[in-house]
Amino acid sequence: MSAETSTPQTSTPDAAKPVSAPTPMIAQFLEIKAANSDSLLFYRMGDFYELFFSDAEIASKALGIALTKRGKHLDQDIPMCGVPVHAADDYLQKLISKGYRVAVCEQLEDPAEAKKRGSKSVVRRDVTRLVTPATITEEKLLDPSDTSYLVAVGRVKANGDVLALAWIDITTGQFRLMETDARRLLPDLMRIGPKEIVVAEPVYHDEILKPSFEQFGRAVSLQPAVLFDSATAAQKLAKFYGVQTTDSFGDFSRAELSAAAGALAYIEKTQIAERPSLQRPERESESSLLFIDPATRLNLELEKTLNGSRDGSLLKSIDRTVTGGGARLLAERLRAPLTDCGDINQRLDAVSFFLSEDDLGQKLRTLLKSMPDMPRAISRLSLNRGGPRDLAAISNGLKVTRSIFDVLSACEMLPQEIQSASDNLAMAPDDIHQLLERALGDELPLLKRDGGFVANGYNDELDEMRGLRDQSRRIIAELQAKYADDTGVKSLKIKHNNVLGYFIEVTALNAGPLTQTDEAKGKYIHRQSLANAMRFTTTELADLESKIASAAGRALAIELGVFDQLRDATVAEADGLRACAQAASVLDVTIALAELAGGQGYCRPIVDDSRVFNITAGRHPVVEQALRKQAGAPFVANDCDLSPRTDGDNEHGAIWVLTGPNMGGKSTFLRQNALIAIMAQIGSFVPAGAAHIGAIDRLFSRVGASDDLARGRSTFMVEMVETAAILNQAGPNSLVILDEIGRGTATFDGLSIAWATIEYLHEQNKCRTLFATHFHELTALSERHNRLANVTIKVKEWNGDVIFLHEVIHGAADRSYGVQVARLAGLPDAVVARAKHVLEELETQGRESKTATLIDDLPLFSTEIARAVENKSSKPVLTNNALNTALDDMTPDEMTPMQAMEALYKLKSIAAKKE
Ligand SMILES: Nc1ncnc2c1ncn2[C@@H]1O[C@H](COP(=O)(O)OP(=O)(O)OP(=O)(O)O)[C@@H](O)[C@H]1O
Repeated sequence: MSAETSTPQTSTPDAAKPVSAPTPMIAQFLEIKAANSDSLLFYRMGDFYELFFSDAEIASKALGIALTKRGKHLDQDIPMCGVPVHAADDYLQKLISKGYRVAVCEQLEDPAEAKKRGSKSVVRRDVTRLVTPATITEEKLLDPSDTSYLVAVGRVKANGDVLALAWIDITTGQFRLMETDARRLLPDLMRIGPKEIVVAEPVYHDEILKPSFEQFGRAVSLQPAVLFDSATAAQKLAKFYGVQTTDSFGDFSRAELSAAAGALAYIEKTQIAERPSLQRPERESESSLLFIDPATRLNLELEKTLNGSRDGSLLKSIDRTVTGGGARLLAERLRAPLTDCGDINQRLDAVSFFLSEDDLGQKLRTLLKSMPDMPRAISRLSLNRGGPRDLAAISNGLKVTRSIFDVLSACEMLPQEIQSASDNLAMAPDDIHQLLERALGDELPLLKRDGGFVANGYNDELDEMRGLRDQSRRIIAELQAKYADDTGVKSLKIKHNNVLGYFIEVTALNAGPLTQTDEAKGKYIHRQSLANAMRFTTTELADLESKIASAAGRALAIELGVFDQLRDATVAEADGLRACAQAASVLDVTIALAELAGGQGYCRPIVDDSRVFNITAGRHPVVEQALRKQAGAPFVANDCDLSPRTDGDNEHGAIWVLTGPNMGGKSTFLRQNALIAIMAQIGSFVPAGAAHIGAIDRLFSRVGASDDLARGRSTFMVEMVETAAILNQAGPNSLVILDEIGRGTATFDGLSIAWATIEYLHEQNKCRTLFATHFHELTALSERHNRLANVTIKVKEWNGDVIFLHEVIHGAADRSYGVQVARLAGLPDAVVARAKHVLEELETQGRESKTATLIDDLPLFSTEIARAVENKSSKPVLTNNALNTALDDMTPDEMTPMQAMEALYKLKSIAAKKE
């Protein structure tokens, strides 16, 4: 069952009407479909998966394939469409990407078996697998560089609501758990980046939680609450892992256990008879990770740009990995930067090491390039979906990891991160490698049923059968030569097809010697006449054929048996194999970051427990690379220092108020500093001359404009909601990036909000902040707030044009050059000229003096806060009695719009008199 907004529902025909004597096959279809009503049913019929009724209509549209009919039901034609089994993967992928779930229903017996029960009996069929976004494992359907997490949400209502998440990637076996709460639910889900979320119905419908789930639309699947039962969860976990008790797994909370049970139950439900090999669940601690709120994650375009493309994202710009596992690990690190300086520096040490040991890095990188995706192969093997090439992936993977280990073992001193990777490689199950090397042939088919993958010499009986089969083939060739001689028909051929098996073929003109004499007729038994050819068999040929068939059949059966043994032996070593693969991924990411740092001229950041934020000559990692590609002017590096200024007894981060021209580079500057912080905390070098960052615990940004009309929020409302989240959550170790707060409303409202926001950040949040604005009036705040500094972006005016220098300098901008930018953008000359004129008028009215008055007249922020708190408790009182009386007289429900307007004018005039 999926959330109302999610999976398009499919249905059986007219459920209300009684089904009058459907054919046995349709009756079987309807029964299976009824049990899988929220999925499209792929009903296996021979070499096709057929879809019927509304499933057929939906699938034919979604897949662009022909809709036909097959028989009748309730006097109506039954719509039908089908996809060939060999191409089913492509169709599955299309359907899954469009939000459908698919139930794959297979034939569970040979049609011949069914016939034995009577001519009308149907082949036994049942659903063997539900295909959903997070449970696909086929190589073709997966993006090698993307994780495929299924998240289950657990809730326990004992002492207040406790929420927990369990997330599993069945394609790699990863399994993690953590507690969360209503406020963190969305950020945590965004961090994990699930392909699918399973949640109990009552939890989904909780008013506070629902908006978070709704963000994921069709990816949410509602499940019965019983799957998440925390009381039986530990038992379920123990059963899944085949252990008596889960005590050794760690001490999980009830909510975590509930989430884990939900995730496992869903996997069992979708995989039916098969069981994936999963790592034991590991707990993740929220305090060890940099908190990035959802808006920031999107706006900083970490993994995707705002329009959903990977090109232009930070990940794409910094990814130099060469393996699928490495790419996935880098993406995961980017989603979850660290806060612990020790861990961060350990990663940085490893990157520094490879930067100075370039030859070693290159040698390992060359090896890594041939590293297959072991975790995904293990996953397919454990789900009985693997083929010979998956076994080869394990074998080759172990070969590569062995070579990597040999290279690392020859190094004298390895940094800790690399040493532990090397230690994991040392534990590679070598016997599996030897077994697979011995067992597998050189050229491997994709599917095990095609046979031919077991090496000669591995299994004696197999060799014997193959010999027999190959010998028989030689005998066939000899037989053909003999028949050609006997009949004198040189063009006589012995051929094979699936219908006739082996047969002798001659052209119709040459058929005489095989048909004209009695002796010939007795020997060459006629099988088939075609327009130009005649086909025959002989007793000799038929005997030979059955020998060949049984040898080939026996050979295949032996190979399948060998496959199962190899698979079982491999899956039994899944943990060791995954540890090896993880070690290879760590190496890949580390060497890739060293390659990035070397190639792009990045520096190693100092990351410590201070509250310093001092970047010298920082650059935007994505814009810099884009400019380089365009071979235009290079990126202009800029400093940023938000390090603490002494404030009374404490030291708190500084605020930079950045004013400057449109198109000057304000947004770029803001984002680049946030990105530098993130890069430093994933353990990467950063695009700067030097960088010193006191580890940030929470990163907030309010950049870029977007509305959220689906949730009934205008652009300004979204801006305010995001700003509110920042002001409520940012603490002294946070970094806050705010771009043009207050621009979405009238000038003075906007200015007032921006003004109060800066003061609140300075006095209450006390965090390191970058604040870009076009309200130049705000620069006056630096006079009163000692940790606030004004910076601006330099421009040059030349012949009435503005030249952007993109250089951040201390000071305040006096103007925005908006009109000049508008001209550059191609606004009609008349509009530009008029705008210039209006601007001059406004400027002569002296806005600056107004601000000066403002700063003098406004009480200190702390006084305002005290007043706000006081006022919150007391009811607002209207002091104007005439207004009160007029208001009392009005009954808005009874008024027409016109009367309401008039009433408003009346109130205004009363108020004006009183003033
Ligand atoms: N430091 C820099 N060096 C070189 N080019 C830059 C730099 N910073 C920004 N740019 C270029 O200037 C363009 C405008 O930058 P940005 O969007 O950051 O300006 P802005 O000041 O935020 O503009 P607006 O106020 O109109 O939103 C960018 O597309 C980028 O290519």
